[in-house]
Amino acid sequence: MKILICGKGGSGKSTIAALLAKSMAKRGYQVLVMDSDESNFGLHRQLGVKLPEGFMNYFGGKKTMIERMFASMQKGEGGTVKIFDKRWTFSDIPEEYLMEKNGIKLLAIGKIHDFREGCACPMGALSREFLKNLELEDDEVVIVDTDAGIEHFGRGVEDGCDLIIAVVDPSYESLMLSKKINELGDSIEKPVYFVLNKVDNESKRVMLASLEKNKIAGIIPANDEVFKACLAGDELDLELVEIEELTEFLEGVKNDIRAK
Ligand SMILES: Nc1ncnc2c1ncn2[C@@H]1O[C@H](COP(=O)(O)OP(=O)(O)OP(=O)(O)O)[C@@H](O)[C@H]1O
Repeated sequence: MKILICGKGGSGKSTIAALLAKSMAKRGYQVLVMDSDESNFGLHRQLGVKLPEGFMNYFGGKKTMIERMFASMQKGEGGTVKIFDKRWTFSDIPEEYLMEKNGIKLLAIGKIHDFREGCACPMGALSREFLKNLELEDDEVVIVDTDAGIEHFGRGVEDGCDLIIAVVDPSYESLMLSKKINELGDSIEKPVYFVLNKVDNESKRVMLASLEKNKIAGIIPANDEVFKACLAGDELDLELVEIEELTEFLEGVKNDIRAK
């Protein structure tokens, strides 16, 4: 199953991705976390590993990809670039682009490192094509951490995923964005679920009143240990009952998808 995690900036996408990856790995899944957020440098720390070399470099780097995209536009092919010649499995991913710990592999598409190095469109194209081309065994899970907002929908990254999780924090902007994500998910026939994050009782009540109940996959409270670990840049080495409940919910969704 390929799970894409999105939401407003700072809502907790990387935190939920890391905690979910750890929970799924403990249950015996082979987990690949795909970091497609070109501007957040926290996810690898939350997983307790170093940032791997950007996968974009395997395909010649960002500059090469931009040139190929321009060439395709000039030929009237809409900027689409054929990146993969065959279907890939986990074992096709070159090891030098992975960091691994406790059954979790981290793949980073690439980061913005330098002033004026160009836009993140090639990262979006590679993320989209990689997800579409990747074939999974039943015990394999991909968790995609995306950049803030909905630009990745514009780049079609969701095309290759099985379900979308919108992380919603207690703010009006986040609630509004989650509705837009829901609409976008509907338009491409991908199931969208909400994970309410950083909530207390009062914010939970307000948020539940404005979201579709049957789409709530999990409710994660504001947690002091999570906050402190994130602030220190430490690994998120803690088990939360609410994350276990989220994992169980997603296992149910996985079984439903498989049964179809
Ligand atoms: N459940 C939680 N309890 C307490 N603090 C949290 C929780 N989830 C996230 N945070 C806090 O929110 C901050 C932002 O989280 P995170 O980096 O996961 O968000 P993000 O949506 O991935 O951010 P970005 O949009 O920059 O990629 C964390 O550094 C942490 O301080």
